[in-house]
Order: sequence, then C-alpha cells, then structure tokens
Amino acid sequence: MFQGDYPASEKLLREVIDRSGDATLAAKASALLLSNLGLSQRYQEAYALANRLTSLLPSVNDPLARSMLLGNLSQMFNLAGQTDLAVKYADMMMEGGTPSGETCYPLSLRVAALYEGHRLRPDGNDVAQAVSTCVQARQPVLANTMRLVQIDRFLDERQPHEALEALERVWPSIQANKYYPHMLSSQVQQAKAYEMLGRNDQALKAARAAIAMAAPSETSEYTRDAYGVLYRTEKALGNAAKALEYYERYSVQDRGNLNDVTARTLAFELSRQHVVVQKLETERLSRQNSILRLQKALETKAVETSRLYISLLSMFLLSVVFWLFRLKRSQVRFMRLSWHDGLTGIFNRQHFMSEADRVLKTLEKRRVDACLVFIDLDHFKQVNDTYGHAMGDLVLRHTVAICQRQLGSGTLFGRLGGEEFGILLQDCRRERAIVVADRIRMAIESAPVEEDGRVLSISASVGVASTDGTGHALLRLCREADLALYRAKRAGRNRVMADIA
Ligand SMILES: Nc1nc2c(ncn2[C@@H]2O[C@H](COP(=O)(O)OP(=O)(O)OP(=O)(O)O)[C@@H](O)[C@H]2O)c(=O)[nH]1
Repeated sequence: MFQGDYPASEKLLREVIDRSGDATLAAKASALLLSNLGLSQRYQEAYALANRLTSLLPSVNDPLARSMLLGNLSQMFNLAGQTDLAVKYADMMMEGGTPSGETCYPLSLRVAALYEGHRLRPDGNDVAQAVSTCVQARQPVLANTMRLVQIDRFLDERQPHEALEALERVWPSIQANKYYPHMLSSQVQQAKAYEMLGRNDQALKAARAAIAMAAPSETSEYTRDAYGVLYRTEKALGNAAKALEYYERYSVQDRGNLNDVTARTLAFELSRQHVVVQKLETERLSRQNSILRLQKALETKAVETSRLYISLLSMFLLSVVFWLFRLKRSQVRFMRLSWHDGLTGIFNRQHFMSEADRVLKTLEKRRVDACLVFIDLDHFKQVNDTYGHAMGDLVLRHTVAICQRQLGSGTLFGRLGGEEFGILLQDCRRERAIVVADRIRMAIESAPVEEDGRVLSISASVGVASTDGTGHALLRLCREADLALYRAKRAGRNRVMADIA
C-alpha cells in the first residue's frame, strides 16, 4: 500500500480480516483496507466499510486498533469532502490517545481536514505545530505530509519562492521515504512554483517528471495539475500544438478528476442514505423490540404482583386462621381449667352446679327422674392431722378414682369442696340411686390407701335426694341431699341415707 500497489495489499489485508480469527488484528487490517479502497477510488465500497467500522468502533478496545480505525475514518471522510466529520474523528483519536502517547497522527489528520475545509488558521501555526510534533515523534512521512500542506498554502497564496525553499528542505526526506503520494505531489508543487516564477523550462521538466512518475491510467488532481502546468507553459512558449496536446490530456484528467470527486460525493451520499435507511429500520425494530420487551416486562410484573398479593393474602389468612385457632385453643384450655378442680381433675363446684341445673331443667321437661348423691369422707381432718396434707390429697384423688370406676363416663361428677363430692344420676329413681351410692361407699371402704408401706382405711357417708320427692329444683335437691348426708353422719358415718328414709 505504501508503495502504491493497492490490489496486492488489498488481497493480503482481506486474508488477515477473513482468516486471522483475531478480532483486533482484523480491526487493524480493516482500517488499512478502508484507506486502500479510498486510494483505489472504490468509494462506494470504502464508505460501506466505513459505516460498518463506525458501528464496530464501540466494541474495539485495543488502543492501537481503535486509533487506527479512527485515523482511517478521518482520512476517508476527508476524501469524501466531509471535513467536519474528518476533524471529529481526528479529535476522537486525539482524545482517546494513541498507544505511543504521541499526537502526530491525529494532529496531522486534523490539519489535513482543516486544510481541505479551508479552515486552517491564517498564521500557519496549525501546520507548524503538527510538523514539529511529528518530527519529535520521528514520524517523517506524516511530518512531510504537513510540510506539503504548508507548501500548498504557499502556492495558494502565490508565494513560489517560499514554496521552492520549503520543497528543497523536504526533498531529501521524501526521496529517502519514497512514499509515492509525496513524491508525486511534491514534484507537481515544484512545477507549479516554477510556473509562477515564469521559469518555463524548469516548470516543464518538473511537470513531465511528475507525469512520468504516475501510472499511465492514473487520474488524480496531481496528474491533472501537472498537465495544467504543461499546457499553460507550452502555450506561453508559443508551442500551440504541444499546448493543445497537453490541454487535451489536462481536460481528460480534469474531467476524470471531477468525475472522481463526484463519484466520492455520490458514493458517500449513497452510503449515507443507506445508513439512514438502515438506521431508521434498526430504530423502528429496536423501538418495536423495546415496546415488546416493555409489554412483556409489564405482564411479568403484573403476574408477579398478583402472585405477591395472593401469597400475602394467603399468608395473612393463614396467620389469621392460625391465630384464631390458637385463641380458640387457649380459650378452650382456660375454660377447661375454670371448669375443673385442680387437685382431682373432676368438675369443680361451680361447673358441677351449673351443669346439674341445666340437666335437671331438661329432665324436668321430659319428666324424667334424677337423683343427687353427696359423698363426704369420714374424719378426713384426722387424715390430714395424722398423715399430713399430702396424704390427704392422695386420699382425695384415690376416692375420685374409685367413684369414677363405679360410674359411667357420662355421669355428672364433681368435687363440691374439701372432702365432699356430688353425683347427678340421670333417669334414675331413688332405689337404684341408693344401690349405686352404697356400691361406691363399699368400694371406698374396701380400698384402703397404700402409701410408703402405710395402709390407710377410709370410709364415706353418702346422702341421696331424688326428684320424685323434691322436684327438679337444684337448690331443694341439694338441701335434701345435704340433710340426708348429715343424717348419715349423725347415724354413725360410713352409710347411705336418702331423703325419704
Ligand atoms: N389434704 C386436704 N385437706 C383438705 C382439703 N380441703 C379441705 N381439707 C380438709 O378437710 C378437713 C375437713 O374436716 P371436717 O370438715 O372437720 O370434717 P371431717 O374431719 O371429715 O369430719 P366429718 O366430716 O364430720 O367426718 C379439714 O381439715 C380441711 O382442712 C384438701 O384439698 N386437701
């Protein structure tokens, strides 16, 4: 590429891009290919590649590859006459920093773009700064590019002496580097300078040298300018035939060059339109995608939210149910506790009485008889006094167990206080109640309490009252049962007495 053999270099670059399998290397080769396509005047392909590389830029992290891409993009846009873009890419390259840290390349690209856009500062400082930066950076080719820009400016301002002096200074370096564009352009500049000075022979010689240097098929502004110098000089010398011949060549070159400029602009416009259409399509698609994504996200969110609500509600309901269950359970436990006697576990007086009242009322309605039995242990105080309170408690629990064995599970049985117990026998007449009561009394008498090797015989006195004598009113029945019990005590204890003897 450096030597101007663009087809050979393109082949090699494409091989690197397609086969290296190394993204960074491929990016570097693409950057060079971009330059190659531009120099080969294949602008449409060049701009298409430029567009691809622009969109590739954000993913290129390697500093050298990135700076190469930016640099060649700047060059490409400069060629397309898009000097603002070219300056922008050069600035991006400068901001991103080059791997070696030197700013020669981005600076020279910037200067080239500013020159093409006729925006260089008139004092020439832009160019001077770029030249010294590139000299310091040991970048002779780029330094020469800048020097040639400066020579172009001298020629633009019709300062041929300054141009020739500058050319003389730069010539050895150009000869040493043999960079084809520099060799050609410097030769043409020399011809132009001589032409301005009216040094016709030198002008003709320099212009012919330039033409000889270029390929016969080459169409460029350099060859065009060389033919321009030739035809104007021959004309000035009065060589009409030669002047006409060169003019024809100049005219072909000029047209070719104009065509080239038009081709560059057209290709750029085409590729830009293509990019715009592509961008619009991509934007449309991406907008569509984001709408779909948003819709999906919304749906997912809605599902998630309702799931959350359902779980929260279920958790709340569960905790309410659990809480109610615990409340109920403790209520039941407290109720049970309040119903039962702490020592023996049977109903306490209050509950026994209220249950007995309720049952008696029901039985009264059904005209069914019932008997109330009061059992009182004999001389229980002596048990406590002789054996202690613990033994007394044991006797009480022992008595309850004996009674429970004698009674059915549904029989209402409770501790009325101290050593006194009550039993309500339903659907039971007095005679049968007396039999049941006596059976209990005998069971108590015949089952002494055995504790720590001690055997303690106990007995109980029992009073029985029947509804057929007193009616179903609980208080009267209690009084009668009490009286019967009292009589049993008075009669010598350990016996059963009924309300009607
Ligand atoms: N160990 C124990 N003693 C109790 C309990 N409740 C009451 N007593 C006792 O029971 C005794 C009842 O004595 P009294 O009313 O004189 O009756 P008694 O000694 O059985 O005599 P009679 O009934 O006339 O045969 C008292 O000494 C009370 O302290 C109890 O829960 N445990």
